[in-house]
Amino acid sequence: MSRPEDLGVRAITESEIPDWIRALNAGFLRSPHVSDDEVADRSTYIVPSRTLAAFDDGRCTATFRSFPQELTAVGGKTVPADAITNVTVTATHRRRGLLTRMMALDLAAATERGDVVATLLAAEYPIYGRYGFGPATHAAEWTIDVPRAGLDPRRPALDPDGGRVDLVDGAEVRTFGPELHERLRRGLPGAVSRDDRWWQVSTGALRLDRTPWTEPFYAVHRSASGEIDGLAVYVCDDHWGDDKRPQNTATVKSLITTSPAAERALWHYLCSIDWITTVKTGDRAPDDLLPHLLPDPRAARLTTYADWLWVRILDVVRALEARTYGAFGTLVLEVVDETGPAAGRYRLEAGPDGAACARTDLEPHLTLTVGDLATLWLGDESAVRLAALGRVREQQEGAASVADALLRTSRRPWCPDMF
Ligand SMILES: CC(=O)SCCNC(=O)CCNC(=O)[C@H](O)C(C)(C)COP(=O)(O)OP(=O)(O)OC[C@H]1O[C@@H](n2cnc3c(N)ncnc32)[C@H](O)[C@@H]1OP(=O)(O)O
Repeated sequence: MSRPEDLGVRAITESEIPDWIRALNAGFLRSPHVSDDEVADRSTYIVPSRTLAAFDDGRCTATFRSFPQELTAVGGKTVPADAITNVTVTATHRRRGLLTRMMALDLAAATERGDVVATLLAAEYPIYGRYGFGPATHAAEWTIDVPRAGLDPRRPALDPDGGRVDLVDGAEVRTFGPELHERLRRGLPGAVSRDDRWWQVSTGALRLDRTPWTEPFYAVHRSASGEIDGLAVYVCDDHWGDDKRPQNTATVKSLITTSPAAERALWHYLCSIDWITTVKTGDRAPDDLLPHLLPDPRAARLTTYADWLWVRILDVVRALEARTYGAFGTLVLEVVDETGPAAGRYRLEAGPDGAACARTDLEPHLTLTVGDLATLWLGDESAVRLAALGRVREQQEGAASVADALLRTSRRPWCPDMF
C-alpha cells in the first residue's frame, strides 16, 4: 500500500468516471457494481474538473464532487455557492488525510472562482467543523397520529380560503414545479437552487436503475385566484390491522408552498385521506407551522431534529453584505479561520435594507470562528447562546445581544433539499 503522501489527489479525467463511481458506491456501502446505465447517467452531470479523487496503484480510493449552486440569504438575495457532495474515502484508506486534501483543493478553487460560501449536508456531525463549516439550518420530522389530530372527517380537505387540491401526474409537475420552487426559494433563507435534472429524477422522467422507481402521488394546491401555490409529493403503504381496521401511512417526500393557506390546505388534505392513520412529514423547517395547523398539535410527535445544511463562508464581506438585518447597528467581528481565507477583522454597518462591510483595524466587539459565523449568518442561532457555550467571545459587554438583534430572524431558515 502506498504512503499517504504518495496518494495523489487530483481532478479525474472522463475515462476515470466508471472507476470513480465504483469507489463512490463502495464508500457509501452500496454495491460497488457499476452498470453501463449508471455511467451513462452520471456522465451527464459529472464535470471532471470539479470531481476529485485519490488513486492508489491506479485504483480510485477517494471521491469528492462539487457543483455550482445558489443559496438564499436573509432578505432574499442569493449568493453563489460551491455545493459539495459525494464525499467518500474507501474504508481501507481512511484517516490518512485524503478528505483533508480534497477539501483544501476544492475550497481553494471555490475561493479563486469567487464563490461566497461552500455548502454541504454532513453525513456525520464531527466531520466538517474542522474545515470551517458550521451548521446553518436544521430540519425536523414529525409523525402525525391522524385520528388524534382532531380534524373534522366530514369535511375532508375543505379550504376555507376558496382554494382547491387536485392530484396531478409527474409530467404536469414538470410544467409548474420549477417556477413554484423558484418563487419559494427567493423568499426562503437557506433554500438552494434546483436544476432541471432534479425535476426529471424526482418525477420519474429520468429513471436510475440503482433506485427502483415508484410513482408517488402529487397533490397540487391552487389558490382561489387559480395560482398554483403548493405541491405535496407523497407515497402510501398498504397495511391493515388484524381487526380489519386500516393502518396505512402516508410518507411525505416533499411539500413546498408559497402561502400559509396552501400549507394548511395540503396538510389538512394529507390528514383527511380515508385509510391513512399516520402521516410522516419528511424533513421540515424546525419551526414549521404544521403542529399548529392541527386542532390537537400533540398529534404531531417530533421524531427527528438535527442539523441540516452546513455552510462554510469563504468571503465574509460579500456574505454579510448579501443579507438584510433586524435593526440598524454596527458590529466589529474578529473572525478566526485556521484553514481558509476568511480570517480577519470586519466592520459591519447593518440595517433592514442591507449592509456595508469592510476589513478594519478597529477593536472587535465579538470574536468567533468562521464556522460559528456561518451558524449565525442565516439567523438560525443566537450569539448570546454561543457566548454562553464559550464559542463566541464578547470583547465588549452586550455585543452578543447586539449581534442577535441584527442577525436573528423571526422565522428560522430552512433548506428543503437534499444534495
Ligand atoms: C457531503 C457528503 O458527501 S457527506 C458524506 C461523507 N462520507 C461518509 O460519511 C462516507 C463514510 N466515511 C468516509 O468515507 C470517510 O471516513 C470520510 C470521508 C468521512 C473521512 O475521510 P478521511 O480521509 O478518513 O478523513 P481525514 O483522514 O482527512 O480526516 C481528517 C480528520 O477528520 C477526522 N474525521 C474524519 N472522518 C470522521 C468521522 N466520520 N468522525 C469523526 N472524525 C472524523 C479524522 O479523525 C481526522 O482528524 P485529525 O485531523 O484530528 O486526525
